[in-house]
Amino acid sequence: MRVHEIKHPLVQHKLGLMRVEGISTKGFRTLASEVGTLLTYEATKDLALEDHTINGWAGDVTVQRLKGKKITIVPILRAGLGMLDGVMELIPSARISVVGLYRDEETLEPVPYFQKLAKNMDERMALVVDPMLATGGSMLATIDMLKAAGCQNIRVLVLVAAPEGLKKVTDAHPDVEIFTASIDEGLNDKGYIMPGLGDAGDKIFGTT
Ligand SMILES: O=P(O)(O)OC[C@H]1O[C@H](OP(=O)(O)OP(=O)(O)O)[C@H](O)[C@@H]1O
Ligand SMILES: O=c1cc[nH]c(=O)[nH]1
Ligand SMILES: [Mg+2]
Repeated sequence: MRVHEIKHPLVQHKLGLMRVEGISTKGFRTLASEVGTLLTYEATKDLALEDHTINGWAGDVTVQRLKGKKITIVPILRAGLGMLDGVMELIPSARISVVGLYRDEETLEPVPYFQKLAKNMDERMALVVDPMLATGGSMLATIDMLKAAGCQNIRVLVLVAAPEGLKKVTDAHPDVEIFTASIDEGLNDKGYIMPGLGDAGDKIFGTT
């Protein structure tokens, strides 16, 4: 299964609070981060572990640790930054790879403006974070960028996704796993997700 709609009660409750008209910037930020944490928990359930012997309080003990190079979190500017702290709560030593893209509001096409990726992308799992997956153009461009850098293990965390965008991303990249708090009804004529959250970037940055 490539698209996971997380039905956990805490996720659904918090997402419901985010949809309330007139929510404060602080309230929206806090909830975006908290849902980011919960989606991270779900998206990392099957990470590979390896045995590792440490010097414990009563002598040697074999424990487990995450296998492989450190995960890289990939926030898509700007709005992805609103989930970053929440993801880092659970993966505090992750490397951060920043991708800057905005969606041209006339054409709805993604316009790239920044890219600074971690080293050794071919050896890392990437966790891409953005609150909104609408037409899917921004996510598609980001995944293309990560794959061009050699990344082969990509998971996506979004608060809300539109079916149209999910289809576009999964058709182009069937290997990518997507975790979302909600698959909403669809896009309106301006490319906004309905019922959605409105403009997530503006709500996180207080720029309405
Ligand atoms: O699926 P798409 O149709 O590409 O739309 C989704 C993108 O739009 C929003 O960003 P926006 O372009 O508003 O930039 P911002 O985060 O700087 O506000 C959102 O955070 C996604 O990145
Ligand atoms: O509904 C949408 C679509 C794109 N970007 C947003 O912030 N919200
Ligand atoms: Mg925006």
